[in-house]
Amino acid sequence: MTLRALHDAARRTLDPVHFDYLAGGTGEERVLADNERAFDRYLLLPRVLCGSETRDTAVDLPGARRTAPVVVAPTAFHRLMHPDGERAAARAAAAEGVVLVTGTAATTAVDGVVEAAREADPDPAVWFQLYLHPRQEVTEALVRRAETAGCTALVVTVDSPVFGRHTRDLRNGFTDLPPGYAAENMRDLPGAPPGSLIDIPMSPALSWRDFGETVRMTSLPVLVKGVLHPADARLAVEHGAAGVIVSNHGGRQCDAVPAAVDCLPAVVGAVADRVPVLLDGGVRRGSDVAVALALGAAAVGVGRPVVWGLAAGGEAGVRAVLGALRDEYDHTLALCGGRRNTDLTKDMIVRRGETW
Ligand SMILES: Cc1cc2nc3c(=O)[nH]c(=O)nc-3n(C[C@H](O)[C@H](O)[C@H](O)COP(=O)(O)O)c2cc1C
Ligand SMILES: CCCCC(=O)C(=O)O
Repeated sequence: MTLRALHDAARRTLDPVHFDYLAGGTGEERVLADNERAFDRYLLLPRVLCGSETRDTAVDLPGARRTAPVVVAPTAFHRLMHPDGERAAARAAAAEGVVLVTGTAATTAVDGVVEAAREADPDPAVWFQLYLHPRQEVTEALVRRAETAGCTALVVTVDSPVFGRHTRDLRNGFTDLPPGYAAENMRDLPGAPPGSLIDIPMSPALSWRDFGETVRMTSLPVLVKGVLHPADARLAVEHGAAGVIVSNHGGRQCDAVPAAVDCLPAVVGAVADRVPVLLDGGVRRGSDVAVALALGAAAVGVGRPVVWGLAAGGEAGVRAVLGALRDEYDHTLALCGGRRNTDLTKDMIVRRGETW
């Protein structure tokens, strides 16, 4: 099955309101479209007669050596997409040997997600994505929950000082979860109400100081997700970030920002000598992975395609997506004369129409 076939199957399977939540973006969805389109503007300039029979696509990420430079980006509410929800995604990612990022807005509590990952791999890499709570004791309770469950890193999302205005959700009136579903990690937190969508607070008053306090409250590596400006990447590292994820939240926050991949080179220039830089947004093919790595990313995150797989076929569907991306990436690496990820370098990138 191609990714396109899985997308179409997900659309047929899902309640149209839930499909819109998955597929949509903010504003006129310009950034959503541009994330994918931007990859068409980067071309690979292969090297020849320097490859090998087998490739090593393994990557070292904070708290994890994994078999492919692909990470399952955090996406909320998996049980709306498939009855097996986050557990199916976790088993699939662990079986494929890649990092899964679960998070604050999961419809399965983090200990259940890690438990499912362990069914496929006794030593999985599950990271926990956190929206910093304006009350530090709530953030701390979430951090302890992730640590106790066995997560190996935290990811703090910093591009959401306020909720994104998702155009399709506003049109559909999708502003809370249906009965029977909740953001399970938000349950029973100090002073917090029982969790549902609107109970995940976001605050524009949060600062790097709050981020630094989060780093200090744990011994886990903490990555920052949602950086576009190179100055913020530097600040992240100065405040203890173990990695920076270049992301515009899949076009779901501000509809006037650049495509994620267009922001990658400047962030790589600012901090990649100190911490790994990851990218998410618009990755749909193995060659997109190769372009991001050649531009200096250590790995890429994949959001919507994983959920297409989940909706269309549960665990097997997610494995199909991750397997296809890995296989296409390995094939592209071979076509570029590479043996390992680091053989893809910036001199192997040209902009469409600008070849010398
Ligand atoms: C349905 C959906 C839910 C998401 N939920 C979260 C979330 O809870 N936390 C977060 O940091 N990012 C969230 N994101 C953003 C993704 O982590 C990622 O940045 C984005 O999907 C990447 O773009 P892509 O879908 O083109 O791969 C979500 C994205 C989608 C599509
Ligand atoms: C509070 C849930 C936020 C989920 C999210 O980040 C998204 O839909 O993009």
